Amino acid sequence: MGSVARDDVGKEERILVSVRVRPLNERELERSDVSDWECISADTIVFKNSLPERSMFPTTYTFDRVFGCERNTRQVYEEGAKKVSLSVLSGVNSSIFAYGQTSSGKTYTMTGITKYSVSDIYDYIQKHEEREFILKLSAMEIYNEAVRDLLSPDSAPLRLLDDPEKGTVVEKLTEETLRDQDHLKELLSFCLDQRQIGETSLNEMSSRSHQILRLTIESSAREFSGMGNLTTLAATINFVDLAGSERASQALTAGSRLKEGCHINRSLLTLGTVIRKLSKGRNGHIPYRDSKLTRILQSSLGGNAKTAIICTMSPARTHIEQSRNSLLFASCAKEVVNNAQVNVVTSDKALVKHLQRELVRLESELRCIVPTSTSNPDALKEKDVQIRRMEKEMKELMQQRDLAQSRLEDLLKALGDDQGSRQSEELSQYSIPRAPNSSEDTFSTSESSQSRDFGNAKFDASSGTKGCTEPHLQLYGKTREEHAVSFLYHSASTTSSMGQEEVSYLTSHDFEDHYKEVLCVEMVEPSMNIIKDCNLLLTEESDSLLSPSIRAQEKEGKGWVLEPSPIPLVKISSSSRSQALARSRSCRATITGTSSPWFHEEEEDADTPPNIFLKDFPRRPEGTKRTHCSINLGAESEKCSQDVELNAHSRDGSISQASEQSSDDVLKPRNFKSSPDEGVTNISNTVEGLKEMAKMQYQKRLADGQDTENSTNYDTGVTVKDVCLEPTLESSQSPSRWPLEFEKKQRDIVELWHACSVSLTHRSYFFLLIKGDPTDSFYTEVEYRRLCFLKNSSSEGSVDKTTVDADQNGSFALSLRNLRREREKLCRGLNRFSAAQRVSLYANWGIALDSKKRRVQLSRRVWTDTKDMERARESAMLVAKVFRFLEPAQAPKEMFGLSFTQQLTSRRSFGWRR
Ligand SMILES: Nc1ncnc2c1ncn2[C@@H]1O[C@H](COP(=O)(O)OP(=O)(O)OP(=O)(O)O)[C@@H](O)[C@H]1O
Repeated sequence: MGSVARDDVGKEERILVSVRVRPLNERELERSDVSDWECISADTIVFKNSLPERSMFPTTYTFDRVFGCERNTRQVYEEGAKKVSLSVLSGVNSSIFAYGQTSSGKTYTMTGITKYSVSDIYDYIQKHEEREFILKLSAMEIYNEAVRDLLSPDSAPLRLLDDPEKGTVVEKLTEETLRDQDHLKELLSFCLDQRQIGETSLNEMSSRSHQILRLTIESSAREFSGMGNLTTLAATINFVDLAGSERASQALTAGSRLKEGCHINRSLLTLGTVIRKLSKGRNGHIPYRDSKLTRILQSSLGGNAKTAIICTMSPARTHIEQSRNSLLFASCAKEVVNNAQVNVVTSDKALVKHLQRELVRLESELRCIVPTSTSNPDALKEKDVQIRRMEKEMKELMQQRDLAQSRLEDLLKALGDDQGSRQSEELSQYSIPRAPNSSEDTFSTSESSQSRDFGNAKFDASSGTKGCTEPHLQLYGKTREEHAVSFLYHSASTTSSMGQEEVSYLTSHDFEDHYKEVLCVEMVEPSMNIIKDCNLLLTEESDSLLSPSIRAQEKEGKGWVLEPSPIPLVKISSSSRSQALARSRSCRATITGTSSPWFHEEEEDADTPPNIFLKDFPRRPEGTKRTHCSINLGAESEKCSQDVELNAHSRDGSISQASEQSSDDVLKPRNFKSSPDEGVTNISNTVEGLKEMAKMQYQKRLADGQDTENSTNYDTGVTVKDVCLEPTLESSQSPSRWPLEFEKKQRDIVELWHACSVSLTHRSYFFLLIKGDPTDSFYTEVEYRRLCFLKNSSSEGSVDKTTVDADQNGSFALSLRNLRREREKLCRGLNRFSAAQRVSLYANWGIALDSKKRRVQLSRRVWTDTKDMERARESAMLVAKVFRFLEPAQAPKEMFGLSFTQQLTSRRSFGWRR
């Protein structure tokens, strides 16, 4: 027991690379081939014969281990694979590859490694009766770039599907639950029979396909089984026997053998490229998608898995080129860093309980923040800090909820027809519209393979265990049943009785029987820049700037068409199928990064087959409630609340309606920078301004002696409002009226942007993000008011001169100047488009192709038509394209600083850091 490898998991870890040299075989001996290689120590192999023509090649190679021909497979396993292999018992994904030239001994080695691993795994299981184990096997081969199920007699090729969270999954892949070791052996021999074997001049029994045997192991403490708080470790191990690289001339292949050889070499080439690129760090595009092999094994290559590679080689001089190639491959592989995590599955009940506890804790912490001496500035400051911390934690909690929400949709889909009745109806109000499946690469829950659903959480390595004991969980922003979290959150925020009611509702359903959460455990914070490799690429969307059809698609509400990184989402992601527990680091990039090339054409790899899946902007489903607290900005609006959510609670945790108050003086923040032209960065100023307004309001109330117990608890003026009310209903009275209202507000805002010379960047971000969801009412309202305020302050001089920055007028001048610069930049940026694209753009924007300075004309037209919303949309898209905005997931509405909705950032490490 002990820790699950705080020592050996939880940090970046290099791939374990060994080289095995087989003895000269009969054919080689017959033709008096000589052995050129010698293992001179446990980790070094040298080229013995210094042929003059070879002098430019290195003669000495060092790896983690080298095995000469006198070493047997047991030794190879013990020293070169065992550690990696058995980590699967600790909930860590692992993979063992055999790589090498044809006839170099890959199958020979891998068969032994699999046998010894399985035997050790069953040994372990026998010795740990306190835990219950479930083992499952799936097996596939990739033959001529087609994936086949080796556990099924049906040889129809299987599709690969991309799941944003689980990565690449093989559709309809059989997964057999194992009864015992004999059953496993039986299945393995069945696989062997199924595998494509052919004779070449180098190997009578040459494997013509890549074989992946995948064993999934789940384990949980028997002590807790049936108690509802079950936590399970779940991980997979892949035994990968690659097809051998070969030279047609040497292998004397022709016809179908030759074709096989081409496919084999091509996928091995991709594997080599992936390894080579990874060995140089994770910068740039990694072409996982260029072959099925690398797609399927992506997480084992620089991702969430421990990996061992055994390179096999023949010592014969005739194979020197191939042997060197293998050694070069091994040398690159040595540099590749993985980041394995412990994958923990928790039952819904356990998850719910945990979340409930967290919510209660947060609530009680909030209650403790009683303003004892509001006149004491130090106390106020301290409370301010406390509140901000609270805000952060609450926000994280809400992020959990939103993530859960997205998971719920999967769940609903899975429940689909079976449980389409009442339960579905009740839950569906929380579901998020899902992107339609568009291609083979689009993940379809209902059709996908037979394994179980998992979610994620974060694992506290310090209390992890070696072997398979229950780890101490630290949930990280992850839950599957959004409604559970949502209910919990609401309930914890309001009344505990309601919470219990909702929890019992949840548990009364049999979700736990069907679904589990894999808590993908992060052992350490990754130190690498997880941002770089994110390849969330807008595919057709780039062209949609030019193409009306894509605009139409956008219009139809399909959202943005994004191409996910070939690298799947990571870390905290909820992975539902067993093998998909792995996450690659670059996906985390997708999540947390700030430099993801949303429209970054340059990073697209033309060779990589596109894999499009449709993804909506993060949206809150209609009808879901949002928990929020608010700042009262004043009583200007009759129908829309002016609440700015700051995620604070009243000190007694109760709902308290912000008192309406005359706002004139509230709208006079001392430091409110009203310059509208500073683009997105200025938004934080705006928000600061809004907070400042609230603060002033509060201070005024203090001065007026109006500070009542119920009205506020926060020195920055947060007036605690109903933490459970649906903001939309509150702000717009009726949800049905909201779309119309939004449309009108949007038009007004577009006019005001123009009038206030607001930055193009800001306009575009706002326009693209705020699309009229019910929860957007806040953003819309605040933006509208902000702009009105700016407009008034500039044109009418209505703002109190003592409270507005002295350089107000200067600010507006600056706005204009900056706007001009932005247009110039836009004009330059249009160079990014190809000539053909530009022509299409000009045509679309009504610019004569024979006119002069067309780019200047275009840049001047962008965001000038304030009446035509379609034009506004095109403007936004064009700016987004040229300025390379963040992709939507990374450009949450919170960028407007108001924190109304949760950033659907990622499956990554936001969470419950205490
Ligand atoms: N270390 C070894 N000791 C003894 N014999 C070996 C060793 N490695 C391989 N062989 C023998 O060499 C032959 C080829 O091995 P194997 O089929 O494993 O090669 P391979 O790399 O998988 O080839 P291919 O890529 O063509 O499938 C087999 O007959 C095998 O028994």
